[in-house]
This record gives sequence, structure tokens and C-alpha cells, in this order.
Amino acid sequence: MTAAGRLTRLTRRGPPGRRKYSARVSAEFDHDRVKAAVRELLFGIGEDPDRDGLRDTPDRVARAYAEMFSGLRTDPAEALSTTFDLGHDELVLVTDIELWSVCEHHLLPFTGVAHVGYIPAPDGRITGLSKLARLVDVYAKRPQVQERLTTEVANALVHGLQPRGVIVVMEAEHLCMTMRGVRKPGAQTITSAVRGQLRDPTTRAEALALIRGRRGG
Ligand SMILES: Nc1nc2c(ncn2[C@@H]2O[C@H](COP(=O)(O)OP(=O)(O)OP(=O)(O)O)[C@@H](O)[C@H]2O)c(=O)[nH]1
Ligand SMILES: [Zn+2]
Repeated sequence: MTAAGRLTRLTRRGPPGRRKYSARVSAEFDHDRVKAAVRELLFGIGEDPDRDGLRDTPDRVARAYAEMFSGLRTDPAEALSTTFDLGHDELVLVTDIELWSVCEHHLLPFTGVAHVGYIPAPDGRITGLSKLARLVDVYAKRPQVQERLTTEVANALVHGLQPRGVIVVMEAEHLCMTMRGVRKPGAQTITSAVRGQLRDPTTRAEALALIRGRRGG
């Protein structure tokens, strides 16, 4: 089966009027294929993949990639499968969720933090706090651009919890801008996605103040 054939793209629609929710899931990780490609890559850069230090590298890299891209084989809906009704109807915000992803342009990491908040549905349905971090992980462990990662997390929350509002802010440093190319270490990229009641300027400002305030800034 071709790589394209193995990649199933599922786009689920939530209730009418809601944004598309991406549940892209790839069926399998082809360890042998990745291993062979890494061996080829080593030849390509002028190395000898059979020398002592590199002999096990293709296998190691394949195992590392299986982990780094495990989100391709995880349905984000699983992250939000546990919900409970606490009757809480105000903002829930988890800040400084450690973020590691890989930019799809250079296959180099970008790393930083995600802040994820929502105002629960009128019925007060909420999810476990750790599930917000799990949701970030599912989408982060795919080849990504930061904008799409931010949007996908926001849309998955809208789909999974039908909350009255969602805010997702990500701050990250891209190694493709640091260790090569333009070489600007420390440059931070900040992206946000805001939905529902959190688009209201006052509510949004309150959430942003809480996000900024955590650093005393
Ligand atoms: N918008 C966006 N751009 C990204 C992200 N990650 C990497 N990039 C950018 O993707 C662009 C790719 O540009 P290209 O000109 O095709 O590639 P390049 O020649 O390697 O570019 P340089 O990085 O400028 O050397 C670069 O400007 C990167 O900074 C991301 O998450 N979001
Ligand atoms: Zn990049």
C-alpha cells in the first residue's frame, strides 16, 4: 500500500455552525521504511552508515520518529473522552503546558508552551485538566506548523466539549530559525485561536491577563 493510501484523512463536522474538526489518523508506522530512509540519508550527507557509531542509528532514529510522530496514529477524541458535570460555568485555564513539536518544513523541533482555556458548556460539562495537555500532545506529535497546531487544538475542544468559549495561545521557539537559516535564537512565535464567548474583547482580555500574569508580567 502506498504512503498516501495509508493516510486516512477524516474531517468530522460538529453541530451546524461549528468549525471543522481535524481527526487525521495515519494507520501505521513503517519502521523498516523509515530505517532504510535514514540509512540513505546518511549516505546522502557523505557518511558511512556502516561505521561503528552509526550502525544502529537508522533503527534508533526510526524508534525516535515513531514516538515523535505518534500523534498521527492517535484520535484526538480519545483525549477528551472523559468528561464530567461539575456545573462549573466559568473560565478553566491551564497555562504553561510544555510543548514539543516538529516543523513540517524542515523536520526540526519547535518547543515552548501552550495555554489552553475554555468556558464550559451551559450544562457545566468539563474535562480533566490533564486531558487539555494530552490534546496538545496529540496534535503536537505530528509534522506541524504552529498556526495549524493552535487551530486544531481549539477546534477539537469546540467539537469535544461544546464549550461556550475557547482560547489557545502558544509561544514557541523554532530550531529551524535558531540553528540554521536566519539564525535568530530567542525569537518567540506567538499564535492564538479564540472561539465563542472568548472572542468578546473583555472576556478575551481577562483570559490574556491571566496568561500574562502567571509570569508576573
Ligand atoms: N508560518 C510558519 N512558518 C514556519 C513554521 N515553521 C517554520 N516556518 C517557516 O517556513 C518557512 C519555509 O521557507 P522556505 O523559503 O520554503 O524554506 P527555507 O529556504 O529553508 O527558509 P529559511 O528558513 O528562511 O532559510 C521559513 O520561513 C520558516 O521560518 C511555522 O510553524 N509557521
Ligand atoms: Zn522549520
